[in-house]
Amino acid sequence: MTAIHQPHAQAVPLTVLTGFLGAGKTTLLNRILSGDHGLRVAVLVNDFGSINIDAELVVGIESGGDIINLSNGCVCCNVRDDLVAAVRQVMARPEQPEYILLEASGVADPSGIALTFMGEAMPDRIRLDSIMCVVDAEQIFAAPEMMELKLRQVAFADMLILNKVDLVTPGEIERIKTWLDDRFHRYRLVEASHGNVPLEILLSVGRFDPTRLDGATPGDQHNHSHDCDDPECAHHAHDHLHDHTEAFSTWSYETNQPLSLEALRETARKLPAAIYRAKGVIHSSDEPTRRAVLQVVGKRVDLCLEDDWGGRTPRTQIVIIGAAGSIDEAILQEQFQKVVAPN
Ligand SMILES: Nc1nc2c(ncn2[C@@H]2O[C@H](COP(=O)(O)OP(=O)(O)OP(=O)(O)O)[C@@H](O)[C@H]2O)c(=O)[nH]1
Repeated sequence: MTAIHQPHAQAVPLTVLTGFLGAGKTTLLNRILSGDHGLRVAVLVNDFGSINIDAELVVGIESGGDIINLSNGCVCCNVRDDLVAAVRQVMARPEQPEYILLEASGVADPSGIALTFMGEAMPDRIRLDSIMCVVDAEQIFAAPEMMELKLRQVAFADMLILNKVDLVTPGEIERIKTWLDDRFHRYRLVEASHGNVPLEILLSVGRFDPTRLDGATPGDQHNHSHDCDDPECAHHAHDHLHDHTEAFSTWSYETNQPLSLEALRETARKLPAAIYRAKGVIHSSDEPTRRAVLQVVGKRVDLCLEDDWGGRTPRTQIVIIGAAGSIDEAILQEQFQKVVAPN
């Protein structure tokens, strides 16, 4: 049985949103934040890439809430300390949050996050309420080389949100459920489109089940080698992939020069299959006063115009995440440079 760090009776609940790259975590987060919950919410967003695009895409936080960016790594392992520091930081605020939402990176293994919240370093006024895994109904079987991670994201979740059901047929939904039934004995699942899930089944549900951490099968763990210097490794439930982020490569592109949206769309369509995700805010020549947002999930490309830049200097920032070794920086740099609109 996993040792449990006992939270304070009046502890602030925290929900973790997990799920593979592009599944719809930020969309769900925005749904929650725009919902009628009346809570002062602190938001922690973790992007694996060096630029936190998610922080740009999260809707305005109402009633004195706050957003903290954790970029350039994954909160389940290599930026774990930053996660602890961020939670301490929000808890030290004079106006403490009434709820905390953590959007993990799409490459995160939730078991590492859960262990962090159960560790001594975490303030005892935090209570892990639940881990929600967003599953992309359209892409669940894509990138089979990432299936082990996707399965771990499901296995350690207290509830699954089968998102993007608008993109698949009822038959495909049944196939996914049958596939899950074959692999998991018990799981809760709710179907959703654009993260449209009732708040009451997401917040303050008290579903976090630490016994899931004991259920990890030895087959899906990495080789826990002697040179591991992570003090957490003494923990018997610590069997998530160390440095699993090494399975991914990331690259980012930034420019102040305006881009042609059509050329960008074409370039995004032609990205190699081993690139799982691209996203960014775009300064375009088509509509220089408005932000465009680029979203690429697998082969699906979405490019739309959003709000005005406001007081900010228009600037393009794009992050790309793919399988390790799939990113040829020189080629990508050349391709994206061609997207710069002619003067
Ligand atoms: N058609 C459809 N598109 C969706 C749905 N949910 C999200 N999307 C789109 O999917 C893309 C990725 O959504 P995000 O919410 O950014 O996904 P994410 O899981 O936060 O992505 P990462 O943080 O990069 O892992 C965006 O273009 C969303 O608009 C859905 O239910 N249906």
